[in-house]
Amino acid sequence: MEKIRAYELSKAFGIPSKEIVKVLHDYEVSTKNHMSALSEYELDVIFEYYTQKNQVPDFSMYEPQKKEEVEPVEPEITEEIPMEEIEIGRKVRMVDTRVNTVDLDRIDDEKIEELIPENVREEGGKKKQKINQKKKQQGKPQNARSKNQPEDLIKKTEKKKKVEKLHILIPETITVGELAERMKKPAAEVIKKLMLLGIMASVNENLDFDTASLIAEELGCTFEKEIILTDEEKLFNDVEDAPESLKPRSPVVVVMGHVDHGKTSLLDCIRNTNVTEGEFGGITQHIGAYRVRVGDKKITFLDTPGHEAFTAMRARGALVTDIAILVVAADDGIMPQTIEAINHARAAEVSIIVAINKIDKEGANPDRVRQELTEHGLVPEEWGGDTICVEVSAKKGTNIDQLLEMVLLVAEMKELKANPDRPAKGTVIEAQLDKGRGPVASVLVQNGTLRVGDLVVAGTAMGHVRAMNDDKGRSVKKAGPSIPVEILGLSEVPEGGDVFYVVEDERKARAVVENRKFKEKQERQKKTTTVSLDNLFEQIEAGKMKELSIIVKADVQGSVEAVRQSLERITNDEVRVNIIHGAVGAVTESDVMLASASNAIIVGFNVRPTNGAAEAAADADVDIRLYRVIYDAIEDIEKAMKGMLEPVFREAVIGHVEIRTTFKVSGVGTIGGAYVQDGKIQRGSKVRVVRDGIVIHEGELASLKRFKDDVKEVTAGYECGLSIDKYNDIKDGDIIEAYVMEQIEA
Ligand SMILES: Nc1nc2c(ncn2[C@@H]2O[C@H](COP(=O)(O)OP(=O)(O)OP(=O)(O)O)[C@@H](O)[C@H]2O)c(=O)[nH]1
Repeated sequence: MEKIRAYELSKAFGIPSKEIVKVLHDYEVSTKNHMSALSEYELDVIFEYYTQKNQVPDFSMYEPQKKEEVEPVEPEITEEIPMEEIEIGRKVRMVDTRVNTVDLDRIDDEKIEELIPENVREEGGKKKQKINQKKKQQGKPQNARSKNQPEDLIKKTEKKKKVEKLHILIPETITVGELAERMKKPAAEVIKKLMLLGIMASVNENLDFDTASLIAEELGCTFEKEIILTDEEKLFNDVEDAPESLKPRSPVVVVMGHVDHGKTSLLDCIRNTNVTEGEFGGITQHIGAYRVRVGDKKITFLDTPGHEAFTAMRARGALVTDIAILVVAADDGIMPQTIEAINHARAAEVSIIVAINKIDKEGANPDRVRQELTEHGLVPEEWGGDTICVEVSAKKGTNIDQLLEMVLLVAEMKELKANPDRPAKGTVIEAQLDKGRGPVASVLVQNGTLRVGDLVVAGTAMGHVRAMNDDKGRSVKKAGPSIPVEILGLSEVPEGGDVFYVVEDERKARAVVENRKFKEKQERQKKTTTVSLDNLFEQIEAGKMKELSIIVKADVQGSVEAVRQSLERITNDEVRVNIIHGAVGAVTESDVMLASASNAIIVGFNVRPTNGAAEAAADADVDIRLYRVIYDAIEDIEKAMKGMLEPVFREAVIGHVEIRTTFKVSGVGTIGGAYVQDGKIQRGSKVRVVRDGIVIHEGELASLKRFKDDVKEVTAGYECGLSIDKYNDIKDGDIIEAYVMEQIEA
C-alpha cells in the first residue's frame, strides 16, 4: 500500500513540510517528521486545516473535479517518485521533482511540458485519484472533517477557522518584490505566477494594480486599493461629517439670464429692500456676495450675475451655489443666453427657479415665457411640472418677497446642511490687491467656521486671517457655513474660484503652496513666449518673432561696442538683431526687468549677474548668457539664427510593413508582429496605419524590435516587432506606412 509522506505533500502544496508536521503536532495527532508516511486520517486533518485556512493556492487541485467518475482501481506503483505540482498554462500537472533542475523563471510553458516524462504525468493523476479513492473506501467524506475526530481537535479546528486570509493593500503600481513582501511570499513565487499568466517580470519591475491584485487573489490574499495621499490631501481635512454633526445652513443663490433681462436690477432690488431692514449699520459693501434676511431665515446671493462667472468658478472645481434664479424678461422671452444659463445650471445640478421679470412692462407676456420654458424642459408648476416660476418686476419691486419665499422653500426641500464645528473650507469669490490693506479676498465659507487668526491656504496664497469683514462692512470674528466674508492677511492675491482650507500645520502648508507655485510656473513656462536662444527657432516658426532683442553687458566700454557691432552684423533677411541696451557693469535687476518687458535676452561678457538679477531672471524666465570670448557668443546666436530660417519640409515614404499578428503586453500596449514588405522602417519613423486602403491612424513609432532587441531599423524581407505611440488598435493585415519629414535646404 502506497504511503504519502509529509514532504511529498508539502511539495504538492508549496508549503514547508515542517509546517505540515507542526499542524499534525498541534492537533496532537501524532509525532511525525517530514519523512513520515501519513495515514488517511492524518491526511484528512491536513486537508481540513489548509482548506479552512484557504491559504494554499493549488490546494483545490488536489480534489478530483468529478468525484463520482473516479474508478476504484488500485494503482500499482513500483517506485516512490517525489512529485511536485506545477501549473502549466491553466492546467496543473504533477512533475517529477527529480527534474527539478528546471529553472521555472527561464523556460517557457512548452518546455516545462516537454520536461515532464509521460509516465510521470500519469503518475500524478494516479496519486490524486488514490488519495480520494481511499477516503471513499473508508466512507470518509473527501476533504472533509473526519467523523471520529476527537473533541479537542474539533475545538482547535474551530479556532483555526478564524484564521483569515491575509489582507494586503495594493497601490496603483507596485514592484514584484514589494508585492511578494506584502503577501509574505517569496518573490520567486510571484514571478512564477506572473510567468504562468504570460507576464515576464523581474523583482524590481512594476506591476499595475490589476495585475498585482490578480496575483494576490491567486496567492490566496484579499486586497484593497491603497490610496496614497498627496501632501495636499494630508494637509486638507476632507473627512466627511458625521450626520449628527450637520446643522441646517442658508442657501447660496446665483442670478443668471440673458443680457438686459434684469439680473443686476433684481440683485439690487433684493439687496435694497431686504438688507437694511433690521440690520445694524447696514451700508452694504461689495464683497462679491451678500446676505438677506427673509423672516427668520437668510439667503446668500452671489452678486456677480451671469453664468460665465459661475461656470468659471465651477471650472476651477468650486461648487458654490445651491439655487439659480433664472431671470427671463416677460417682454423678450427665452433668448440664447437663457438657454446657456439653463444648461450651465443643469450641468452643475443646481435647482432652477424662474423669475419672469419686467411684468410691469407693456407687451409683457408671462405665459409665452412659460410656453418657451416648457420647450426647454422646464415645465412650470402651474402647468403640472415642477419648475417654480414667479412673475416679478425688479424695477417696481413687485413679488420680490414671493420670489424669496420660493427660494427658501426650494432650499428647505434640499435640506442644505453643514458642520459649523470644524475648520473652515470654502471658495474664494473674488480677490484683489488693496493698496493699504494688501491682498484682500472675498470668500464664501461652505463648511466649518472661519475665525480670525486661522491659517488659510487658498490656491498659491496662504496666511493667518488678520481681520475679517462681513457684507455690511462690519468687522467680525468668525463666519460659519454659507456666510461670505472679506479676509485680510493672505501672502498674495488668490484667484476667484480657488478653494480655501483652514489648516493646522504651517510647515506642510508652506510646502504645498510652494509646490503649487512650482507647478504653476511650469505651466506658464509651457505657454511662455519669453525668448531664449533655445526656443528662438520655435518662436520664429510660430511667427512670434521677427526681431531678436539683446541687452549687452560687458566689463569695459570697448567690449560693449565690439559686441554690439558683431552682433548687429548677424542680422539677415528673416530676423533683425536689435541691441536695445548696452552698458558696462554686472547684469542687474533692472537689466532683467528691461529684458522681461521687451522680450529680450541678456548677453554678458566677463561679467556676472548680481544675486538679485539671477533670481529675478529665474522668476521672469529671462535668458542670461555669459561669455568670456566674443566669438562664442556670435557663434551661439548664429546657430540660433540658422534655426530661424524658415524650414521647408517634405514627406518621404521610406517603407511598408505588414502586421501579421498582434499581442497585448501589460503596461506596454499592443505589439504587432510584422514583416517589412518594401523599403525599411526606422526607430522614430512617422507612421500611418492603413486598413483596407484607408488611413485610420497617423502617429509615431513607439518601439521597433528584432527578437528581443531594440533596433534602429529593419529592412525589406525581415520580420520585426513594433508598437505605435498611443495607439493600440492595430490588427492583423494592417499596413504600416513609414515616412520621415525631410528638410529641403533653401
Ligand atoms: N420695466 C422694467 N424694466 C426693467 C426691469 N428690470 C430691469 N429693467 C431694465 O432693464 C434694463 C437691463 O437691466 P439690468 O438689470 O441691467 O439687466 P442685466 O440682465 O443685469 O443686464 P446685463 O448686466 O447687461 O447682462 C435696465 O434698463 C433696467 O432698468 C423691470 O422689472 N421692469
